[in-house]
Amino acid sequence: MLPNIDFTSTQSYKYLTDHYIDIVSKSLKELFETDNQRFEKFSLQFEDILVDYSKNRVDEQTLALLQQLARECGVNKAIEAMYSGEKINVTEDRPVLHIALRNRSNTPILVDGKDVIPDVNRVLDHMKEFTEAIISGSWTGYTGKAITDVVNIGIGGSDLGPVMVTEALKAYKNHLTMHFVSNVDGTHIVETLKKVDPETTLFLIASKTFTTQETMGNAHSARDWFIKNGGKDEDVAKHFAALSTNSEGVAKFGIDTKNMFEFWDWVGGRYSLWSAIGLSISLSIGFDNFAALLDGAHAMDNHFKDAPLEQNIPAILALIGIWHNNFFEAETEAILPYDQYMHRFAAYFQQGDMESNGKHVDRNGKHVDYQTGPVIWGEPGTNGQHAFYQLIHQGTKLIPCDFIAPAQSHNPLGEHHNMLLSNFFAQTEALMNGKSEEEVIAELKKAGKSDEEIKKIAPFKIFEGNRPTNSILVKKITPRTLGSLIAMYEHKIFVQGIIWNIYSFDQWGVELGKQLAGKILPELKDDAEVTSHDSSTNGLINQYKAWR
Ligand SMILES: O=P(O)(O)OC[C@H]1O[C@@](O)(CO)[C@@H](O)[C@@H]1O
Repeated sequence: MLPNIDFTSTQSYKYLTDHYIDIVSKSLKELFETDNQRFEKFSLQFEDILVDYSKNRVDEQTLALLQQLARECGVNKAIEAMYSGEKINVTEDRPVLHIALRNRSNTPILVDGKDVIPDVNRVLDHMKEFTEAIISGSWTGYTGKAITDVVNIGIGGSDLGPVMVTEALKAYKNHLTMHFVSNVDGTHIVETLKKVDPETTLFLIASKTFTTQETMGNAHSARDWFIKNGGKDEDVAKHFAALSTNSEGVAKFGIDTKNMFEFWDWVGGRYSLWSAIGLSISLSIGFDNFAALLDGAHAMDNHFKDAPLEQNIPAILALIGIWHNNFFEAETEAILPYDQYMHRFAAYFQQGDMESNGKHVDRNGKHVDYQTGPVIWGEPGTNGQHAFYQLIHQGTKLIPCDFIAPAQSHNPLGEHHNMLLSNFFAQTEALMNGKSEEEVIAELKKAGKSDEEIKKIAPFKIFEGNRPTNSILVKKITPRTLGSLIAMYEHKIFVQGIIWNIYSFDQWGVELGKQLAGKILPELKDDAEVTSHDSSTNGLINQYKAWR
């Protein structure tokens, strides 16, 4: 069973509250000026990943109290519960075992008394065999041609992970052209089908439940297009595969279950890229690179399981996040990868974090009286600097940021990488130190501004600084390091959910919208006036009908 502690009633929470009053009197600049060992004390290296958390408003006492908070909330016990296959997804009565998907050591993990690892490896073998057949061209379409394009049709966890990883590892991709269709907006599939040839296209219908409206809608449209453009029912088997837990739904759709890559209900959608849902990744970069991704995640899983809290990177990131969220009242966190290939990394963790910890009821079913999951957002650097960094630097909101950058570029070109990294280093330094009024005035004087001009403009050029950041420097974004990075964030999310005493692995909050859409859809079939809703919804629906 998961622990069930109200963290706000723990002793460490009370001490943290007192310590907060003490530490906020010190700026980050002062913390660095009074301790020239901060980098050494507050950074950790995991293989080729350096995590520098020294530019946060923490000292040794803060971290000790936060680690004590983790202990009082039973984090270590919760880790054991997850890794041992306990049904910690209580409201869905399921284990949470994305770690089993990448359990490269093959240590047995039991669900209902049965070791799941042989099944995991069976599916991986099937993925490997299929990947090699498609990439080699030995698998041909209904006119005998090799596959050139792969269209992954899925949404949420059946899309975001494959998109993020295939983009982040584009440097490893082969000749296959990958396409991802997720939105039920007809534009998404129409624009994609314009680019592909039915004779050489493979469709992957990716859906854990094989019931999601958007995915099934797009899947049927893809199949209709295939038949309309030369394919026959008997050819579907050569051009459609399914990634799902629902073999009945797959068969009903008309996909040969021989072309089904299964996974299990103990895999959460937002944690499923390591499963059959990752088939598009394997096709894009080859199975060996997909396996390296799994290896990297597994290495981080072992670190998370074995490292003491003081050296446990996911736990430390989680605790610093709680410090900002629950003591400094920061409501969002920005993930800023200084790597164009990583442009979908923040979007991926919008689902990963917000669908896990965007909860307002604790594990007793009671409404919480504290903040839980933050809003996650972000864009690659240096683009963000020309879009929203104004607010991060000079706004009234505190926005803790994770800066991520590779030391080595996959595309070394002249001074580009040094320019990119100079910005990566400069931004966290600027956010920490800011620029004082004295510095501003001195600069303006040096620029020859009059006292009157200085008096007018100086206030707008002051930077408070004291804005917290983590810097994550990766030697190179490879399948292994990316796997470790993703797992690091997954475990951060887990630790935060344990401390907030919420269930992080269900997602009941996505149901109501779907339910109401199911009620409205039939009302849109004809032109009759709709009066069954509130005046706004009725008004909007009726105007839509008038205009369409
Ligand atoms: O993979 P599927 O079953 O089609 O679900 C897709 C997505 O829909 C959800 O919103 C759940 O309904 C996400 O949790 C999930 O990743």
